[in-house]
Amino acid sequence: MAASFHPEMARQPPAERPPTPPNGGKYKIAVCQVAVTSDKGSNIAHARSVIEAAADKGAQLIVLPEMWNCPYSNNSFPIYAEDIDAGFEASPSSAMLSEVACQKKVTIVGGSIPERSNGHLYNTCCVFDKDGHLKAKHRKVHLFDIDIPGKITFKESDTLTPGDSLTIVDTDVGRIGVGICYDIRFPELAMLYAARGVHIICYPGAFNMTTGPLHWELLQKARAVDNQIYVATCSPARDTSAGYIAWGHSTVVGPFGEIVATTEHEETTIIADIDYTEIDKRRLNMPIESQRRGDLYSLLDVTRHASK
Ligand SMILES: O=C(O)CCC(=O)C(=O)O
Repeated sequence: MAASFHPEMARQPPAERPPTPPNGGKYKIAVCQVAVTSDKGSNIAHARSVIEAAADKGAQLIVLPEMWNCPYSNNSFPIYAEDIDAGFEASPSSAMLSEVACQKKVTIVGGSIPERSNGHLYNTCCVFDKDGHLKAKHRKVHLFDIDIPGKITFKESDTLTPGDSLTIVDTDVGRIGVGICYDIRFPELAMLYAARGVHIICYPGAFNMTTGPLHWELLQKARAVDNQIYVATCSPARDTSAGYIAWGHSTVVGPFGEIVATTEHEETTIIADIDYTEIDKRRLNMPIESQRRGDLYSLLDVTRHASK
């Protein structure tokens, strides 16, 4: 779903209310902090077994990390890229996710993989419903181009093209908004998702050893508490021999900014209960949405200043 941000969207109820989620809005989410190697075939097989195990433990919504089928590097992206639109034969990673979603009857926010499309590469997250249908594809909108001298320099735009649309998808486990890693730094995206009735934003991500300790949890809590929604992040497990060392610490945050579940940096799957009635409760307790002073400020002003 392509959408542009306008402050009115943040102040008004969403044009279309999310369908009432089944099962009273109560689900089990699994965040799979998998170890990633340079062997794509084994990454796919491993992710499959981790998803199966999570489903067997009752998870209904399963989230994978950013770039779970390949090392996180500009050299790897073109080599590991798959043409998702060309069908599952051309995309073994998507084929596996579709199959296992259908086999286990779970919704999968499939982390991200490098996608090749029309001569471009994207950092792309596929969402599958419990019948294995590809419901949405989110191409990372904000590319990770940073330079902190002596600490970390990365320029995704050397190989990747940014996506140009936002992703909101209605599933059996509620209305999900998708962002990938650096996308979490842009509050407007989360605010727009919340204004459109999203229950949970899933951010597959791979923060690093410089920004991870300071910003990872802070940003998740900020997105959750500002918007009174659930936020789930999923990182690869840390591999200290990798060129890019992921911070780990995959987490689920609730609509009051509370940590519902989290972990350290090793490979693990966290399984947590989420309950969307908490969203209504928090909004009733603290009705910030209706208390916003749109007469004094708007995000449109912010973006206008930024582009000067
Ligand atoms: O924002 C950060 O500090 C890390 C972002 C990142 O690693 C990514 O977008 O892949």
